[in-house]
Amino acid sequence: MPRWRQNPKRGYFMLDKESNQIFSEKLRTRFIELGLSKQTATKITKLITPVKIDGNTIISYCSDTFYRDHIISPKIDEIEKIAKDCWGKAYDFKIEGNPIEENSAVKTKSFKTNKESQITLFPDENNYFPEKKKKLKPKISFQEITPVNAIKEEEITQKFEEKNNLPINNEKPRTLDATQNFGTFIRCESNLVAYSACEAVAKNPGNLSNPLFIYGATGLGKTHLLHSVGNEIIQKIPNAKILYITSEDFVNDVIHRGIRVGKMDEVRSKYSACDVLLVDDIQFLEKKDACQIEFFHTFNELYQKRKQIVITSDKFPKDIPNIEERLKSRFLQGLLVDIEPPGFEDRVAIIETKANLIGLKINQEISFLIATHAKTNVREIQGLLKDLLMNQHMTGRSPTIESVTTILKRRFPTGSVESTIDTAAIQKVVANHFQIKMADLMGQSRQQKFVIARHIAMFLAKEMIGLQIVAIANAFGKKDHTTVLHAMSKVKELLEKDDEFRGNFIQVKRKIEALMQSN
Ligand SMILES: Nc1ncnc2c1ncn2[C@@H]1O[C@H](COP(=O)(O)OP(=O)(O)OP(=O)(O)O)[C@@H](O)[C@H]1O
Repeated sequence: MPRWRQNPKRGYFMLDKESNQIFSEKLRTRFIELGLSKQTATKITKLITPVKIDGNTIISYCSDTFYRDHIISPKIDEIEKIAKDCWGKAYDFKIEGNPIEENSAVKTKSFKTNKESQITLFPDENNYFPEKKKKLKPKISFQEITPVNAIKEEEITQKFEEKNNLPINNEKPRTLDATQNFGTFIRCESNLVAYSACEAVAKNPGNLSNPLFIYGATGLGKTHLLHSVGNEIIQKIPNAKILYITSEDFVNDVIHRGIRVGKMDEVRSKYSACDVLLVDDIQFLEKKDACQIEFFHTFNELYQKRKQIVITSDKFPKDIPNIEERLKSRFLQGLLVDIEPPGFEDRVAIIETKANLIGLKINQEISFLIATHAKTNVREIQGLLKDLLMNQHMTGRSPTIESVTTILKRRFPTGSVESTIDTAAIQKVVANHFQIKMADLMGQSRQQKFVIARHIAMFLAKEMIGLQIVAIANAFGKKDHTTVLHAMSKVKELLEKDDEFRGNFIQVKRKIEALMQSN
């Protein structure tokens, strides 16, 4: 049973520290098992610390509406299961906004003018508040969905640069890539938080999370999500002015057109007139002091006008070197979401979906083999599938284990193809996890603990390294492969209905994945 004590100031009952710690730790572990990154799991756990109990309902306050509505609410069932697990009784779990913060927000709001409180999604140019006395008239047209105008403008700049003997900025303005949209983005646990954040921002730009800062290693889909936000908004609001740039484009604009050509006003107008600014790879602003100052002002202006800003980076804001602190703190004030490298199951899903899209015929054994080796990012997976497709065209045959292994060896020449884990490694991890001897795992005993461990090991040998049923039977010293088939169906059945079994299964799988990553 949870222990509660009365909060003398607020009058309601609070969970005591120890009960809270146990509950939080279990929650965090469960969220990690469900595939959330450690950082996100910790954040969510903190956000939903229970604050009071009302009959059978445990209530927590979470003022972050994005996390509350999109990440935590869909997991209420899991949270209630953990509560039951902790305290042996079924509780309802309810997440409410923090009344204290909401009250103060109401108070703060009441100081604002009527005009401010009527702010709409994309205020019309004349409605900007409150600093918008002098209306900026952009002399240039947006590239948004009218690239023709943008190219004309580019030609004019180029002529000017030629005439004045200045280095020419040949960069063409960027356009949104219509193929990179939410529909073509493969959702998996490792990118779910970032995906949901982008979807929420695209539904309600400028109002929910500003700026939205997406960070993560290369090739994991940050740019894809950025385009998806732009494409989604343009679908709903066709005249929205969406500017998609990389931070290098910004540097080019400021240095070439602003400083060299002396048209800084135009550069400022271009940025201040947009409704949505999508900036890719902000880390390339490092060490460019003048550009950082300019970006700081652009950011502030757009932010004050409640224009949506979405930024991507390969690092968490605080870890980007040589970027002004005040810029970092602006980035930190919004919603920060990370994308992690996909886990084994996610990689299999990505491989199968992408292969299907390009007309590459691969069976599950091949997708498991690829997923075992292409571990770092989606770009790497795409490259590999393109190689296989080329091979399929040239030979007229679908990929086989042998042809895929050859291509894998070419792409991963460091010998990692051979050094991947085998059934023995899986057996060892399973035996360690259940704290049983290898002999018991491999033996004939029908003791439940041994049988469960054996079934899991067999199942994972198939799922994670794509071993054939007969090969698994051999590896476990079984003459009859129907034992393996029975293990497969038993595991599937227990995964559906037995929480403890599922917990053990997920933990073992994570341990094997970690081993694969380290190989
Ligand atoms: N979840 C996904 N679903 C579908 N395609 C994806 C996914 N993640 C990445 N991709 C694809 O992988 C490729 C690389 O992704 P993207 O360019 O968005 O990565 P990035 O994180 O921006 O990398 P970088 O930091 O190097 O710019 C793109 O072709 C993208 O469409």
